[in-house]
This record gives sequence, structure tokens and C-alpha cells, in this order.
Amino acid sequence: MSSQSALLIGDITHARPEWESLSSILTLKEFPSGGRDKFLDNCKSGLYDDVVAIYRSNASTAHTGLFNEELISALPKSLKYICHNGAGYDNIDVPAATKAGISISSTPIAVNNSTADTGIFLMIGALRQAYVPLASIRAGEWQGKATLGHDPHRKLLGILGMGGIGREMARRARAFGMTIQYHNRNRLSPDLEEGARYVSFDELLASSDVFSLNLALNPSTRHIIGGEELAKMKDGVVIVNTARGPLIDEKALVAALDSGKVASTGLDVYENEPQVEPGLLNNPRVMLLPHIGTMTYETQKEMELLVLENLRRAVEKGELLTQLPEQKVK
Ligand SMILES: NC(=O)c1ccc[n+]([C@@H]2O[C@H](COP(=O)([O-])OP(=O)(O)OC[C@H]3O[C@@H](n4cnc5c(N)ncnc54)[C@H](O)[C@@H]3O)[C@@H](O)[C@H]2O)c1
Repeated sequence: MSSQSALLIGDITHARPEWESLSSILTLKEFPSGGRDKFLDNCKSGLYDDVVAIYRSNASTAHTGLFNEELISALPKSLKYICHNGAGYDNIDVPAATKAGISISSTPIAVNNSTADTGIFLMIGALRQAYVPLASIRAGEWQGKATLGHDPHRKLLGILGMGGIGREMARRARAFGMTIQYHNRNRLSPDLEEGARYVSFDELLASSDVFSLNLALNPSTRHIIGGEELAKMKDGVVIVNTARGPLIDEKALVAALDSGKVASTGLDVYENEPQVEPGLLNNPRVMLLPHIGTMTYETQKEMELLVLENLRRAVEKGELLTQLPEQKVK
């Protein structure tokens, strides 16, 4: 038995054999559920004192609570790596983990296709105001109060955050005859732009017909779209958010929908999940999905395998495959 351990928090659904095969190089421990107090007690009791790497996920936050400063300071001193299953990792206090000498990986790339598919589904649904006919046919009312929608063809799609998912969103939107513009922290190289136009944040707000949020949530991007930004947008803009709910001030979005400034919106993510703002729930011009961006068999398996590849490489070679970009920038 190895003197080093890996700790799985929560569950692995599709790649359990690959997790179990790590027993050739590590002792495997698991914390499938139990609550934050139990987890902290286990840490304090020394149960995890030989753990060098943790496998956790956005879903496992339900068992431990946030990986905030309190929890990170309770983790064993032996811990060097957190291999996180999720493209978003706002439930981990990255500066606190970095200060504690812990390297973190996430699962970009594996999530790109399914999340971009979800974004396109929401965009078309919002343009066509599909919720009304979807509900009316099931209510036995045939078209009910369905109204004319809009085509994506010849519309200008503005992407805020042109990373892996944003670029896949752009690729798909081109097939619908849309023109693409974007704003990013840094301008992309021409081969990654694939013809998309780089514009300022203000221009993106002012000229996009459809506005898609595809950037990470962190303290500087929280409420990046609020009342002021919504006021700068085109009348009748369509907003799509598959990134993170708190990027948008939901109360301001409800007001902009009510005033008609925003024609319709498609959301996979919310400010206070799983609570959904009543002003969104009750508005038939809003397409709502319950954070299902990556919920496909193929993507879930790829994400689990990528976490395990990170974990193996960390233990065998002392490096992570997909370390967080903010930890790589020294
Ligand atoms: N709905 C879902 O199920 C789901 C699934 C996967 C990812 N996500 C979310 O989508 C987000 C994007 O994922 P990704 O894999 O494309 O990430 P990524 O890191 O590849 O891309 C994010 C891009 O945003 C840019 N950016 C960051 N801050 C910015 C700012 N202030 N202004 C403009 N651009 C900024 C970055 O430069 C980067 O290009 C994730 O952070 C995650 O929260 C949601």
C-alpha cells in the first residue's frame, strides 16, 4: 500500500474503473457525503494526513460547502493538488489555496461542445420565444399565445469572454448566418478569432443583437452586466448566459425584460442557484434551463477522465495537465 493517498470527495459516475486503477500508485480514500462539519472533523482527526491530491467537483460542494479560507486552512499539510471537476471553480478560494502551496486543475476543453450546444439552444429558443408554444401545445392549446420570433440569420452576436466555450459558440453561430464580435481580457490571435471582430466592452454592449456571456465569475466580473450596462444595449437585445448567474444583476435583468429593453433571454445559470428569481420564472419571454450545460454522458465522462489524468500526472510527474490559468501566471 502506498504511503501517499488521494481523496475523492463526492462521487465518480463514469470513470470509476480509472479511479480504482490509481490504487497501483496511491492509497484511495473517499468522502462520499456527510456534511461540512464531518469533513472538517475528519481533517482535524488526521484521517487525511497522507493525502497529496483531492478529487472534488462543483457537485461535491454540497457535501463540504465552499472550499473557502476556513476549509483550505483545515486541509492536511501533505496536500499539494486539488483536481477539480468543473470548468467553473468559483466555489474554491484560489488565492487562499495558492498561498497554501496547493496547485489546482479544472476541466476546460472537455466542456466546450456541450456548453456551446446549450448556449445555441437557449439563443434560438429566446429568439423564437419558444417557451410559449412549448407550453401551449402541452396544455392542449395548440399555438396558444405564440408570437412571431426572430431569425439568427444576419444578426450580430456579441460574445463576452472568447475562451473555449465562447469560440465554440461562435463557430456554431456562423452556421446560422450570424456575424461575430467579441470582447475579451486579451485580443485573440487571428487563427483563434476565425474572423470574429474584436471590439471594446462598450461597443459590444451598444451594437450586439444577441449578447452571450462566456466569461468566468470572479470578484471583478460579478454583476459585469447590471442596470447601467443593460441601458447601453440595443433595444430588443437577446441575452444568453451559460457562464455563471452572478455575472448578471438579475433584478436589473428582470426590470429590462419588463420594460421591453431586453426582448428575451436564455439562461442556464442563476444568481442564487437553485433559487430562480420569480421575475424570470414568471416571464414567458425567458427560456430557463436548470444548469444542465454539461449534462451529457459524453461530456461527463470526458470531464471525469480529465480530472483523473490530472491527478495521475500530478503524482507521477509533479505537474498538472490543465492547471488554472491564474496560478500559471507568476
Ligand atoms: N452552464 C454550464 O454548465 C457551464 C459549463 C462549463 C463552463 N461554464 C462556465 O463558462 C465559463 C467559461 O468557460 P470556458 O471554458 O470558456 O473558460 P475560458 O477560461 O476558456 O474562457 C473565458 C474567457 O473569458 C475571458 N475573460 C475573463 N475575464 C474577462 C473580462 N472581465 N472581460 C472579458 N473577458 C474576460 C478570458 O480571457 C477567457 O478568454 C466558465 O468560467 C464557467 O463558469 C458553465
